[in-house]
Formats: sequence, structure tokens, C-alpha cells
Amino acid sequence: MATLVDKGVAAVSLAAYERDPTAFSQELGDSFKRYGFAVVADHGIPADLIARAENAAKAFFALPVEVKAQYHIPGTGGARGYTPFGIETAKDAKAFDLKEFWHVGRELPAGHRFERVMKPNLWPAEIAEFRDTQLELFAAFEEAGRKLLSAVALYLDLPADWFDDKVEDGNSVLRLLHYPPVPQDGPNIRAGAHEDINTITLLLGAEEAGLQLLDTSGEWIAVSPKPGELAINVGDMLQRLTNNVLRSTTHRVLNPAPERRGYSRYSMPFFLHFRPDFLIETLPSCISADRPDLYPDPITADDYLWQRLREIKLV
Ligand SMILES: O=C(O)CCC(=O)C(=O)O
Ligand SMILES: [Fe+2]
Repeated sequence: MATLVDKGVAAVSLAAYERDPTAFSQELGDSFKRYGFAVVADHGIPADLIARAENAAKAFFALPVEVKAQYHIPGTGGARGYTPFGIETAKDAKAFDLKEFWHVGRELPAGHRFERVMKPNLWPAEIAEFRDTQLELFAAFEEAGRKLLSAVALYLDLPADWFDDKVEDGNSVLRLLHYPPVPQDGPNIRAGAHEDINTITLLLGAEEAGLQLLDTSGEWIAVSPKPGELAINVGDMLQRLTNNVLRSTTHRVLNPAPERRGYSRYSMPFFLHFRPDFLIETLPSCISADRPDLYPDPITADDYLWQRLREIKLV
């Protein structure tokens, strides 16, 4: 199976952005336009924070099933706390994904205008360091995401700070994922082919093989970030905003080769979202005679999110 690296997509260094914003934006934007994905090195999220967050997640998933189940609130779209094995099902897929996960959302001060949309976090009482560590990682992801979006803005000929107020107090979610060992062959795979709903996704911990993107040619390509590197991809909301100039690419996580079946896979995607009341309206600069507006009806980020959650059976 070909990898992104085989296709000539080298990791881009976020540190290089400070030195040469134009060159970095071009490289990142071209990768988003062609593959919907990019690999980012020197992203500024400290290695020790990543390790602590992963260890806290591992400690949680190692708890007994009935302890974890206390943190599952049915009917809430899995937006906060724990979603057990056997629930999330990719759009149009028949078999559920082989995963369990925990969602951390934004902490809002009491009385905040988005309180009704963005529910309070749950925290597992069993893992003392869980809360502080995951909130630290949330903040670090947000900072890296802000820089990446300013590069996207430059690529789209927008001011570098264009996205800042659109994602401020955004409904972003940190997902801590556990794919348990895969015992035998069945119809299920770790994560069925899907697109992400949000603006951009920043993914850590995907070095255990399995993540693949579906190229426009119909070929599956392995996304194989090196340890510590970020894989990032365009979500449906950014695709919609840009009239499909930037592509929300279908991806999946395949089951491992027989010799790795006995191992869990842990990964940590950060789904960066717009603020709930942001109206996703096609950027005029992305409409032209040969690219007519595919989305003439604007929709708020929150309405769009709920529409999509129903499709993946989370609500
Ligand atoms: O675990 C991974 O590597 C990818 C997860 C993913 O695509 C998702 O949760 O949306
Ligand atoms: Fe995804």
C-alpha cells in the first residue's frame, strides 16, 4: 500500500511558518487541496504532554466496563464523557466501529452564551490527573489549530486572522480513542470509511498503522505520521465553506495485520469546530464560472453538526 510519503507529501514544519508564512501556507494548502490531509512536524505540542495524555487515556480505558459505563450519557450524541464499544457506526455502514472513546469539550464559565449548546465536561474520578492533563492538551491543540488555520486563511487569500473570531469559543472536541485488540475476522473494522464533520482535525497518536485516506483516483493511501507528528485533515465544514476547493477526504482505520491483532491502538483526534452560531456561507473567492456555488443555502455550524450526528447514529 502506498503512503503519503511515497506520493511525495513530506511533513511540513509548523516552525517554518514563522520564518516564511507564504511558503508554508502554499505547501499546506496544496496538500489540503490535493489530498485533504497533511502531516505536520514541529507543531509545538510538547512530547511529554502527549505522553501524559495518552497514559491517562490508557488508564481510563483499562477500567472495568461497568465503571466506564457510568460516564456514558445516552441521547447526548456522545458529546461529553464516554461512548462504549459498539455504538458509533460510519455513515451508510452496516457494522459498528471497533472502538470506544472519551470526549472532552470546552470549559465554559457559568452563564456563557453557548452553555445550552456546549454541555459541561464529565471527568473520571478514578484517574486523578485526567482532567488537568486533557484540558492542557485541549489548549495546546487549540493553539496549534489556530496557527494552521491562519495558514489556511493566507492560502485562501484571506487575512491571516480571518478564522480567529469564527473559531473563538468554538464547539471543538478532543476525542481519546481506544481500539481494542481485534480477536477474529468479522464484518467490522476499527473505523469505517467516513468524513469528519468539523472544520479541521488534528490527530496525534496515529503511528500504529491503519489510518488510510481515499484518493480521488479511488486508491487507498496510508497516512503514516512518524511518532510525534500530527496528521491533519479538512472536515466537511471547511470543505463547505470553500465550495470544495479544500477537500474533506474519506478516511478509515483498517484492522491490523495478524501479528498486530493482539495490540490496542490509541489515538487522539482534536476536532476543531467553528463557534455554534457561525453561519457557514460559501466564500465568494471560492466561487467562479467553472466552480458554481454548491451550497447556496447557508447553515449555522450547530445545525449542520446535528444533521450530521444523526447520520452517524450518535443521536
Ligand atoms: O484513529 C485514527 O487514526 C483516526 C480516527 C478518526 O478518523 C476519527 O475518529 O474521526
Ligand atoms: Fe475521522
